[in-house]
Amino acid sequence: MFGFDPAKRLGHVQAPVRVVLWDGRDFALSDSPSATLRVKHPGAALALRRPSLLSLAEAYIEGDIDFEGDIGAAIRTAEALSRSTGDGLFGRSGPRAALHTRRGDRQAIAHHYDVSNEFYALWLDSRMVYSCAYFHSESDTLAQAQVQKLDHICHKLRLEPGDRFLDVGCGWGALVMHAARAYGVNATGITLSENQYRLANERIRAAGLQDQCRVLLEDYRDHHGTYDRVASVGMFEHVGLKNLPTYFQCVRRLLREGGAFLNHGITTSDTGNRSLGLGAGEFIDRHIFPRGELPHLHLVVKEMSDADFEVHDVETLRPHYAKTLSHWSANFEARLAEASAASSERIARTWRLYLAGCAHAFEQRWISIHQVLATKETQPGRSEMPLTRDWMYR
Ligand SMILES: C[S@@+](CC[C@H](N)C(=O)[O-])C[C@H]1O[C@@H](n2cnc3c(N)ncnc32)[C@H](O)[C@@H]1O
Repeated sequence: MFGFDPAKRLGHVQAPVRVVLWDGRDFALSDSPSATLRVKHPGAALALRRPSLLSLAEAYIEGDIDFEGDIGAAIRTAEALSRSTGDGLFGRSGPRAALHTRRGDRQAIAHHYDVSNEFYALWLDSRMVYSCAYFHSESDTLAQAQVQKLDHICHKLRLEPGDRFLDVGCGWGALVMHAARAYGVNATGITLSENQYRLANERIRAAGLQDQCRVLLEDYRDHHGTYDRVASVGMFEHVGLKNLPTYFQCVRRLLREGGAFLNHGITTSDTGNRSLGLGAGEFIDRHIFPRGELPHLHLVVKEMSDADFEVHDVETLRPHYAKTLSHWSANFEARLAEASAASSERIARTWRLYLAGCAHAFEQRWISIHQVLATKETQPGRSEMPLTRDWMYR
């Protein structure tokens, strides 16, 4: 059928799985497979004709193929199959650089974040921090590592009681609440997600922090105010390459002279800023983060410098995000049935691939993550930054 025999196609691929076809044919792609990939009907074999991370993911999401066993093995298999086509890790064309309107961005955010709060609570830590954690040791729990990340950001920004602090893209409010409670700042967060906005404000009220802390439903382009310190954590991936100048100028406008800004976000390892190839970029764009785009670190530093920030410090957190995602993926695997009930089977299948796939992408160094610390200087001479970085690690 279809003039294509999957057994022949797969014959040359090395991967940690056993493939079982609809007609009972069964073959292992390595000596000790740790997962089973089931191709459920002849039509499903089409996903294997010219396999990519997108075609395989969509066949799994639609239930045309299935697997049993270790999700990591399934992801490694999907990569091996996609690479067997000879395609490269990054697309041939340049960066996508989509237009990012306020309306389009709001819809994209709703697609991802408004699945349901119960769904995210199943696999995030109890504060619902949805960004890379900071592990001091291999055995730290996810919850510990998330608080350590919040503190790492607050230390880098040298938060002081009474500081006016803004968190751009504040999620469910963990950082604004922590900064208000532990550092005594007056904290404002903005998000585009209605679900996050509602739950964050409920949590602020329940903690009695409403005089010190607020979360607004607002686009970063529409926010006004003057702040001593600004953080943006896991948000600028949504901004788009074309909009990076606007984004950094908006943040600069919100800072007082001498104020500090920490931008924490995912970067690509491709210096040409191209989207991921092998179908990975298309999978993320179509099913996970519509219109998300990743710059290389050099572009982040360039755009921040063009917006007249003085960049002081860059830290790579890539191993921390691989570990964070492994925790999220393990939590998700353990609560798959509940995740399906809190969303739909289709969404649960999609997120399952996304979490394990992103852990793999960070592990493999396809993507990375950087914290970039900068200040707004308008005069020549010394900034408010200490001479050494000792303060960061006290
Ligand atoms: C990955 S979440 C990170 C949340 C939070 N910073 C954390 O670490 O848990 C990205 C956040 O960016 C927000 N966001 C994305 N685009 C935005 C925009 N144009 N204006 C304001 N917030 C935005 C989303 O609503 C979401 O809260």
